[in-house]
Amino acid sequence: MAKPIIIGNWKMNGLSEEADHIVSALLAYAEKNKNFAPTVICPPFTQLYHIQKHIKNTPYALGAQDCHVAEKGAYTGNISAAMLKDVGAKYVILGHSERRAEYKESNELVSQKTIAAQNSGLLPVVCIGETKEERESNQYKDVIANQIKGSLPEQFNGLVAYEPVWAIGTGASAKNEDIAEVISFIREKLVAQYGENGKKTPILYGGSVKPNNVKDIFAISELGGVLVGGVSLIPEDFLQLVTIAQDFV
Ligand SMILES: O=C(CO)COP(=O)(O)O
Repeated sequence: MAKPIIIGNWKMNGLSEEADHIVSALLAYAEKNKNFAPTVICPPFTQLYHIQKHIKNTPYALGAQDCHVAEKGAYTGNISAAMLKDVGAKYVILGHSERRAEYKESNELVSQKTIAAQNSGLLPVVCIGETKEERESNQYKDVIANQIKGSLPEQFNGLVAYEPVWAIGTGASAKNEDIAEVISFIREKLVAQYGENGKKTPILYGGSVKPNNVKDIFAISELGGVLVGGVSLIPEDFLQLVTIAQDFV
């Protein structure tokens, strides 16, 4: 396996001053450490262009947090995958549980966005994961199976992020055995859906990942990396994750 990938999802955070502070710390790290684990930052749309100018030709890659299904047109307030590609993004997070909840994004819509992202040359990071109620009523495998079937298009070239909703932003990540169980379940489903290609899709975990739990999380079999929220805004902590990822191959 390759080194785990670390993707920082800033969510709706990062005014200019904060963004500059984080990016300066990342750049200082990259000056001292060459060839570290793949690291992606996904700031809000408003910072993409500015940040790309700073991280160009560094080991960091840029990602966005959503895109529209259409390439362009009369969609006031929206951003297309082509626009993200145009400002230098390589990745786009799609179907995050916060969007699924707030905007009622369906699996079908997430699948269409995934196709749009792929058509524009972006790597989609498709988020799936069950709610607390779905876990407690033991429905989580059905929910995850449905999300995989419905949110991933017929041809899929991207990453899958397992983010149990109940572990996001709570400070308490899921237990390692629970993560491990779901990661191998997702792998089974991907292989059933895509054959050989399904073996290659990186599967990430997200939900209260921190410097003090990431080592155990990286050790989970088949885990391709982590999707990090809160800690991605604290450069010292985020960079600790990057350093710890170095030890894994
Ligand atoms: O939602 C997440 C990343 O997309 C996880 O957020 P936290 O790391 O803050 O729990």
